[in-house]
Amino acid sequence: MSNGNEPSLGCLPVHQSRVDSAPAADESPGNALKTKEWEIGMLQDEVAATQGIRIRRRPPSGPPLHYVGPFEFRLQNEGNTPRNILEEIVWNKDTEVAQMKEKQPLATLKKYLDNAPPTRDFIGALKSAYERTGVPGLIAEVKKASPSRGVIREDFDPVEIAKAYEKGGAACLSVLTDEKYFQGSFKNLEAIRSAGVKCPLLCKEFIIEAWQIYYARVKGADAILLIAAVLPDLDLRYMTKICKMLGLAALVEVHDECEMDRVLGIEGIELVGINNRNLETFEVDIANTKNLLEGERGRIIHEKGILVVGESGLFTPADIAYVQDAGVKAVLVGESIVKQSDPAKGISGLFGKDISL
Ligand SMILES: O=P(O)(O)OC[C@@H](O)[C@@H](O)c1c[nH]c2ccccc12
Repeated sequence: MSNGNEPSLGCLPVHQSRVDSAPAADESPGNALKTKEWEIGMLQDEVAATQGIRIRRRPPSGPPLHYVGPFEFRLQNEGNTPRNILEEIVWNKDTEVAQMKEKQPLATLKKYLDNAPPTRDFIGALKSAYERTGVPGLIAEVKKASPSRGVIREDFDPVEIAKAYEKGGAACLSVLTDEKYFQGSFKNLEAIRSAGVKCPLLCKEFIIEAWQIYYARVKGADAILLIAAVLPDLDLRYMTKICKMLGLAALVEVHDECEMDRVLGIEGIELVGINNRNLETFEVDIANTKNLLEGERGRIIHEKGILVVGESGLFTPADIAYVQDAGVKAVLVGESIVKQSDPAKGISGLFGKDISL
């Protein structure tokens, strides 16, 4: 580690690399704010790293060009290249959210909230589906494409798919809203909500800022996703509180033991998703759900009354039975049902029976 005086091997002090290329420092208030935001981002990454979070919130070597902090170093080799797809998505989201926020600041969103229709009970819908059918409650995902699979469904009509899912017995729906990597949109979410679909809706987004939670609520979400691989404990605590305040459910997603243990240490989390897909490598293994529910962890989850959702890579009735045996009472499924010409039939195929009755 560098003490700030000696650059460590492979590093260049930022001000040194800037000397030849940077324009004169811009002292305007707007730029000062951007610099401050960048500094806070760097601190967030440091805190996150102590919690085992590998995803960095922002490019490490990219302070605004006018930045003149003496102790910052630009990594020569790593530069501004994200280390994996999740990191790339998060870096892109950071820029996207900054632009969206400029158009609709929080104060504006809060005004819309006064007229927003009430939220529907996401967790309640999953529990009653489980009780009614004896199989895990289904969160059916309206998903056109993904970075790992490319386009999953060409003739994609989100409202039609949502209605077919509801008819097929889905308890809740998940609507991808990320445009760049999943070809989703908030328009889809709004359209499904206003088409009169009664299933509660999960806004499937990469949330890195509280502003996005308000935005999701305004656009008709009943639940949002919080990814533990991206969000440090403090964010998870703060964001789950905001959700409660707004009447939204928070699905907190984990992929490994470390993330599960962090989440189990946070009060007030009621819904945990175990993603069988590693968002850094795309590897899928449904045994992940089983592994994370074994032993002490399973006991704590039971004690706390947390509802667990098995996520990703579920294709057959045997897959559903496997995660149900492991202890999940809900599943989140996209690919296997969205690619069927009739997604309602896709659902009965997935469960090996009609769950709409
Ligand atoms: O299409 P699948 O393999 O059935 O997976 C659905 C869902 O679990 C997956 O889309 C997902 C789980 N967590 C995410 C986080 C972001 C984007 C997508 C996801």
